[in-house]
Formats: sequence, C-alpha cells, structure tokens
Amino acid sequence: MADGIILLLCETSVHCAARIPEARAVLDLLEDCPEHQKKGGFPVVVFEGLDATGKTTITQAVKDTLNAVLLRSPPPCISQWRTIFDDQPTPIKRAFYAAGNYILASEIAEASTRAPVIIDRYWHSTAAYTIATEVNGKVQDLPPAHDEVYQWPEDLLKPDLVLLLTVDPEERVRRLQCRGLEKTKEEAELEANSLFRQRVEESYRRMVNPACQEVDASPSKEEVLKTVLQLIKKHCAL
Ligand SMILES: Nc1ncnc2c1ncn2[C@@H]1O[C@H](COP(=O)(O)OP(=O)(O)OP(=O)(O)O)[C@@H](O)[C@H]1O
Ligand SMILES: Nc1ccn([C@@H]2O[C@H](COP(=O)(O)O)[C@@H](O)[C@H]2O)c(=O)n1
Repeated sequence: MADGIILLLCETSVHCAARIPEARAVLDLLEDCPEHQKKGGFPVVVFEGLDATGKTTITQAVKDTLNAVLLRSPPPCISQWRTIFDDQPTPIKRAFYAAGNYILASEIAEASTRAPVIIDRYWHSTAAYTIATEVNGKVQDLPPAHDEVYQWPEDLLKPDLVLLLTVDPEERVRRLQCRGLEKTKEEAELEANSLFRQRVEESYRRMVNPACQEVDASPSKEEVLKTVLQLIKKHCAL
C-alpha cells in the first residue's frame, strides 16, 4: 500500500511539480518515515465518523481524562497544504490523505511509548471517503462486504481500538450549525447527498482488521464520554 502511495506521489511530483510543488514536500516527509512502524506499550484508540458527530469534542475529553496524547490525521506537518490537495483531482487528493496516515504512524509509534494515544481520524476515514466517492448510487452499489478494499493495509501501524461515532442526520445538521465553521465542498456534498452519507457510514461499518465499534454519539457529551471510557477500559489495558 505504501509503495502504491509513494508511486502515485512520485508521479505527481514528477509530472506536476511545477503545478503542485507541495507534493515533493509531502513525499520527502514520507520518505523520512521508517517503514513498518511499531506501536509502543500504551493503547492507541482512533475516533472516526462523519463531520460534526463529536470527534473533536470527545477526543479532547478522553485525552484530558486519560492524560493521553491527542493526534490527528492529516498530521500538522502537512496540514498547511491540505487546501491545495483538496482542490486537486480525486486520486491526488486521496493520495495526500493516505500519505498523511503513514506520516502519522511515525508520530503514533513514538507517542505510544510514553502515554495512551487518542487519534481524530486515521486510515478508516481515508478508505471510507475514497470508496464512497468512487462509487455512485446506493449502498447496495458499494463493493460487497469482505472485499479487500475494506482491509487495513498490512504495512500501516494498527490501532488497538477504533470507535465510530454516529448520530442521526437531523442531530448532525444541528451540530453542524452549532459548530459554525464554513463548510468544505465535501461537507456540503455530505449534507446535500444522503446517499453519499450512507455510503461513507456503510464503508466505515464494513472495514475490518480492525473493525469499527459503533458508538451512539447522540446523548449528551458527558454520557458519550462515559460510554467511550467504558469501551476503552474493556478493550485496552490501561
Ligand atoms: N454529545 C453532544 N451533544 C451535543 N452537542 C455536541 C455533542 N458533541 C459535540 N457537540 C457539538 O457539535 C458540534 C460538532 O462537534 P465536533 O466539532 O466535536 O465534531 P467533529 O466530529 O469533530 O466534526 P469535524 O469532523 O467536522 O471536525 C460542536 O458544536 C460541538 O460542541
Ligand atoms: N485520515 C483522513 C482524514 C481526513 N480525510 C478527509 O478529510 C475530511 C474531513 O476532515 P476533518 O478535518 O474535517 O475531520 C474527510 O471528509 C476526508 O475527506 C481523509 O480522507 N483521511
């Protein structure tokens, strides 16, 4: 998988260097990361879900409760180029996020030697949005469950637990309004296109090895935090 990303970014940097010089910078950072990163002794927990499901709120609260390190994908060292890649053709945009996960893996490897690690989005987001964008139409048109597109890449550091936050569409719209940030093109598409939304969520649900544990994030922040902490205690040695 990493080879494929490096190839795509190499092609990007060779053919489009004049147009996207940042591709070279991303590639340099990726090449600096040792391959096959290993997790430290502390648990690594990922939070996934559509926008405005509460990931930022909950990851911050879990970090504070567990004295954990909070990381996010794409990592800060490349996030300054995010808007540039978001405007590129889809394969280039997705390669940027995929590369970001491999760069993040180095940060996870280091941080998990000294504290629990909480992550706001990782591979499952990249995969779920890629699959849902590549396929048009209904959930039934997605690749079948157990297809290899839902597998975790063999060479990417695996988390111990992945929690998928879900809320019903009406509550998510309310939260988007409360959040008050300007919507990205993709967020506008998610809001307007319920089939796209369903394809993203179903793709998350089909991911395996590790699979996502779904958490109903509709209750209050305090209740969601309680549920999430119970799941972390159950599945991870703290
Ligand atoms: N359990 C909750 N109950 C009510 N409101 C909530 C809850 N969790 C989060 N919110 C509110 O919903 C809005 C979106 O939450 P948040 O930014 O945490 O979502 P997010 O999943 O990180 O979104 P994005 O992916 O777009 O960054 C915020 O205004 C937040 O205060
Ligand atoms: N690992 C990731 C992380 C993000 N994405 C893309 O970014 C969009 C949302 O990011 P937020 O910062 O607003 O949470 C998401 O919709 C994906 O398109 C990704 O692909 N992989």
